[in-house]
Amino acid sequence: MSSTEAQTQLAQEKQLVAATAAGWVRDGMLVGLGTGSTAAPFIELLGQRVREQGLRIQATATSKASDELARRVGIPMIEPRRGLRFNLTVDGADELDPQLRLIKGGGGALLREKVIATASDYLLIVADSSKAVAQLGRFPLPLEVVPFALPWVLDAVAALGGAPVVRVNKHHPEQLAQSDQGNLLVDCHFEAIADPQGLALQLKTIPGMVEHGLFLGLARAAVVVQNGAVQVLRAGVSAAAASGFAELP
Ligand SMILES: O=C[C@H](O)[C@H](O)[C@H](O)COP(=O)(O)O
Repeated sequence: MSSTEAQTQLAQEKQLVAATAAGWVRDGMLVGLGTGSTAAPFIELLGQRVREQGLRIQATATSKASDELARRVGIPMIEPRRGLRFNLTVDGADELDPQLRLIKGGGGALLREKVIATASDYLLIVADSSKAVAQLGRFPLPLEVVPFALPWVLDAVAALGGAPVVRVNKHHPEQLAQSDQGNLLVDCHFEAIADPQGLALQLKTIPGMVEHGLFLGLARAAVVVQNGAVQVLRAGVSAAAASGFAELP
């Protein structure tokens, strides 16, 4: 398969999992909207349901880009407020392992994504067939870092064995990439993360490291493509055993 064909196939898979997830949303829900190339078709399809089927929902997005897209497709948006909890958040992932532990932040939205995921009763991941891995870490682990702290964060991450690379702006490579909060992004090349929980605890001790892209114990289910078919995975449950759609609580 050529690389163009592979990209086309992944784009089709993103549409498929996005459509499946859009079918999970019900009237009256407060919905968290993820970020990235898999969350985007979900937002578009959800907007279509709002416009064409009169689906009544309210949503908050995990990035400025997703917020703009959601408003454009007609989803009613609400601002963060105390006590706000989301019935369902749908988001992408850069890697997911069999326990549905995730690496996220390839698009730089990890901080808001973790805030919304933590404020959600149900985090549903949507992912094409390239995302499932046996062990996390091949995808570089993103960190959001306060600019002043950058040199010391780089030292600390290097000491943990995760060769750090400061992310550049993909449209302006002479500039550093910035998160929606104006912070910097550092991609840490661990290659294999044997103990995600231990690493997460160590990263949290680094001053100026605002958030890391390890999402542990947050995802309740994932809609993925495996062997050419859409599958629903749940933490610790095989695809075969999880056949059918996990019911929302
Ligand atoms: O910061 C971005 C997010 O964590 C994305 O959800 C993640 O990078 C996956 O994005 P995509 O669906 O484009 O692969």
